[in-house]
Amino acid sequence: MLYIPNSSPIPFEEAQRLILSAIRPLPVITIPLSEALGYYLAETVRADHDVPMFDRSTVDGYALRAEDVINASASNPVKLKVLEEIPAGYLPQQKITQGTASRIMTGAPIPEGANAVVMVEKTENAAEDSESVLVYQSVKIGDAIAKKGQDVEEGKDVLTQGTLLGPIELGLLATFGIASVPVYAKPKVGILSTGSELLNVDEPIVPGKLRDSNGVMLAGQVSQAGGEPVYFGIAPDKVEELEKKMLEILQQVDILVTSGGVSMGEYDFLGKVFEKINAKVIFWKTLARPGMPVLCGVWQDKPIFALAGNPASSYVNAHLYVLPAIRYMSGSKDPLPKRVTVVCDEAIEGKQMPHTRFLRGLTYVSQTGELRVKISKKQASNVLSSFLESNCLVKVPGGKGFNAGEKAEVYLLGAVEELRQ
Ligand SMILES: Nc1nc2c(c(=O)[nH]1)N[C@H]1C(S)=C(S)[C@@H](COP(=O)(O)OP(=O)(O)OC[C@H]3O[C@@H](n4cnc5c(N)ncnc54)[C@H](O)[C@@H]3O)O[C@H]1N2
Ligand code: MOO
Ligand SMILES: [Mg+2]
Repeated sequence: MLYIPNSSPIPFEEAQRLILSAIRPLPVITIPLSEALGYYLAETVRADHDVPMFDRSTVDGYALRAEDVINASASNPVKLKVLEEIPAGYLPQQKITQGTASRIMTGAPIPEGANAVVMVEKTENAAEDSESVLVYQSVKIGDAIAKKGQDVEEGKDVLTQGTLLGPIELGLLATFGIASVPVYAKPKVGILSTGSELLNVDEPIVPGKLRDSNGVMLAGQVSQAGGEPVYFGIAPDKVEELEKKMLEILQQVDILVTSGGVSMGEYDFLGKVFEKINAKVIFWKTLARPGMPVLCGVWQDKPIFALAGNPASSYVNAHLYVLPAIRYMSGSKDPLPKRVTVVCDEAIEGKQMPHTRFLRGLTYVSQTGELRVKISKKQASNVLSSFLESNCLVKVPGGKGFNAGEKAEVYLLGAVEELRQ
């Protein structure tokens, strides 16, 4: 008997909001800096010293007093006495006074008394006097000096809690000696494909059946969002087996994602299973296509996403609902998918239905530098291959269409760097 959860279709934005309000970030763990790429920082890091820690030279040259070389030029070199050599990593021993300079390397501390550095290319050793240098260029006070605190000032926040750690962030943490980093744990995401018609990827094809393509696709999406996917194979359309398998998986993961079995068919049992395992339904069905019949709930604080089985529906459901949940549980403060506004190349017809449509499209940078979008040819929920020529989902609100040249909002599926054609 078909079981219909007590829930009516809701707008997809409402679905996203309900999910995020039902879950929490995972506990904080401390991990080595070298393993922290892709994690979200759990504590704000404050600068406990200036960077640079001292005024330092930005070139290889001579530290001097700008006033001593005010009249220096190619035809009128100024001769200065060289006091010492200051390599990076060493402290100067001598004070610069009128008529003197010290040879200095990039990154070395500026000696007391100096207020500028002239590049070595603008100087020459005095032929008759190895302890002197000829300066062929005037410099201004402050030239070629990186001031203490120029990069980061002591006491300022370097990185705030909730920041995603990329290569730059890791570099800054290293600068401040943070060898162990407090981050939020990453969710383990169980993936279960449901459907008695499904074959394992390595099985020979059988008439009427098809291979499970959702499993590996969803695992890929989970990985890209920073979650840890665990594939639990295929379960047939049988309530008891689904119930047993899902409870087993839920003991081991933070999030459970299934695909298939959420619509109106005689063998669509996910709603029934939610009831059997005592999962609380957050919503069933959204006013958005593809993926309209998606069912979402929580079991002992763990979210369960029962995605619509059609491959394009599963993909879009995961992008809109599962990946934001992964990012939120991983500590992100901005977990929703990235959107940009683009100009439509051609008209998009309006449809008389309340559903928002997410159309596959190709966003590209035009020759005039404008972000534009072309709609892909095939949009059916069972078609996966048209994503190959797409890099975004164009949001078409219910009942609305777009004229050519009108602006639309798109959800990016690839990096913005890849949009140039
Ligand atoms: N009477 C109605 N029928 C349908 C409705 C409806 O409102 N009333 N909704 C349609 C919509 S929209 C969608 S989307 C699908 C959702 O179907 P289910 O979530 O119940 O998924 P299944 O019936 O199990 O499978 C649908 C389709 O997808 C294929 N599939 C499933 N799992 C996989 C997998 N892991 N890998 C590859 N392909 C898979 C499955 O074989 C079916 O062809 O319902 C419509 N029907
Ligand atoms: O909502 Mo279904 O995913 O259109 O085909
Ligand atoms: Mg079905």
